[in-house]
Amino acid sequence: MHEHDDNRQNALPKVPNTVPNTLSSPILHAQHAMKSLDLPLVKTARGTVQLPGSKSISNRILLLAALATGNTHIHSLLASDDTEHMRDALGILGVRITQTGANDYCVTGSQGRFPTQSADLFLGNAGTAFRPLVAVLSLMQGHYRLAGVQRMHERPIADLVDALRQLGADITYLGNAGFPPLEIKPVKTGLSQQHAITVKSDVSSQFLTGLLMALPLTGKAATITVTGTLISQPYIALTLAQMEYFGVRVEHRDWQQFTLPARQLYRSPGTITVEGDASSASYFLAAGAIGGGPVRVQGVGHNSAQGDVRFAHALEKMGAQITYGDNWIESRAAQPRSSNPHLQAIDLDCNHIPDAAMTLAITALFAEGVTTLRNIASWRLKETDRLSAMAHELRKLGATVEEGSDCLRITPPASGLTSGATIDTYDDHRMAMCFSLASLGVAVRIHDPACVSKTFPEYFDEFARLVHI
Ligand SMILES: O=C(O)C1=C[C@@H](OP(=O)(O)O)[C@@H](O)[C@H](O)C1
Ligand SMILES: C=C(OP(=O)(O)O)C(=O)O
Repeated sequence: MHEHDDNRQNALPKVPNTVPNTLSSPILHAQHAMKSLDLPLVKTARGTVQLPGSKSISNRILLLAALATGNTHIHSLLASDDTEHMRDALGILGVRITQTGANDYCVTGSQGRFPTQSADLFLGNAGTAFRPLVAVLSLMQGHYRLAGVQRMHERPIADLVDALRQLGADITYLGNAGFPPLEIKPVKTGLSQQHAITVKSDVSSQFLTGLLMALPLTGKAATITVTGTLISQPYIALTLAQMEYFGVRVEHRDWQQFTLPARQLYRSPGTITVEGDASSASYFLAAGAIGGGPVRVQGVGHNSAQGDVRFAHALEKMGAQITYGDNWIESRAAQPRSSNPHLQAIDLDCNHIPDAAMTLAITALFAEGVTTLRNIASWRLKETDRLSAMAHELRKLGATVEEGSDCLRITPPASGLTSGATIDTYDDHRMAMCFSLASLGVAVRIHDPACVSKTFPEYFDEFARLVHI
């Protein structure tokens, strides 16, 4: 196995460093290596942000390009921990990936079979790398071990393994049953000829995504039936859209049954540009709604393939003004910032936007009334138990928070946010990014700001450029 020191998880509160109370970008940058970051109270947010590439699209495209026939030129790939884990893993598997520009790569496809038939892979806490790679490697008839950070070893994978075992895959749990790390061995008698399988999809949609991406490798027709309720459905639509770019069409019946015709092989589309990350966009759009705006995010627009663009609809329901272009979205407060609070609470089923919904929890602090976010049980199984972490940290800012098994009810404090709170981030990039928005109401200290490197290493620099004291 590869050795990595990236083993942070659910970080316990740390002793904060004393850092200057400033938001000038170079100083923020210097603080990334520090244990905490002090954000002063800022009054407004205004400007334009060029979004980094989408994590979900980047990792899908890397894998599909690696499996395809031909060279794929990828532009605007996300540079972050999660995509680095995917790139490193594919490199170890013998796939040639050449960097051709700052965020541009050329991937030489391996025509459905990775050159390296035996490897140990370390995938950090990247669900979009771990789950699809387990599925693909299970059909490669090689010998592989896949591991991650401790938190990845606490994130369930049994539903995917159970589905792959229906195909005859030989997968062993190396630690606790149902969780990574895993070992995949070749199947001496060959994989099963039976290609009607079921997959339970109420814990993570990434299991179904992995199966969908892997099954064309068999060359046989296949049917996947979803059991349990499919969660995070827009990510499945995203998977099908990316597969189609690579020449593989999947029919589906109401997102419950998926049919893959025989002999569909992945073919490189030639050149592909990754859209900006819609989940990362949510922090800036919320900043525009809370801090007056206008804030424009560039890189995603009204016809984006990513489900999290629908975060903008939720902001609109809260009273923000949203405008769209082909490749941008802009938010602003409907009324002047001085007429606080200018946003209203919402009651929303957030199953379709599990990541961006976290941003709504912070936006709720600036809205009038009680915000209820429903159908978000999956939060408990992500980078940390996000339901409990979010409730705990929101209370530090004075909010009253009811934490249900799959929902959160947030009442902002009647007499303003509590100043000077130290926010723990639990090695969860989204906790750090979300809570930066609290600085539009009070000064806050963010512990371990560097955890944003999972999906957005430059986040605090971009945030600093946008907000004004
Ligand atoms: O397929 C994807 O790209 C993702 C699916 C979602 O996970 P779940 O399906 O586990 O909700 C989401 O939270 C994750 O950040 C990315
Ligand atoms: C849940 C997330 O990541 P992962 O892809 O590891 O599931 C996330 O980015 O919010």
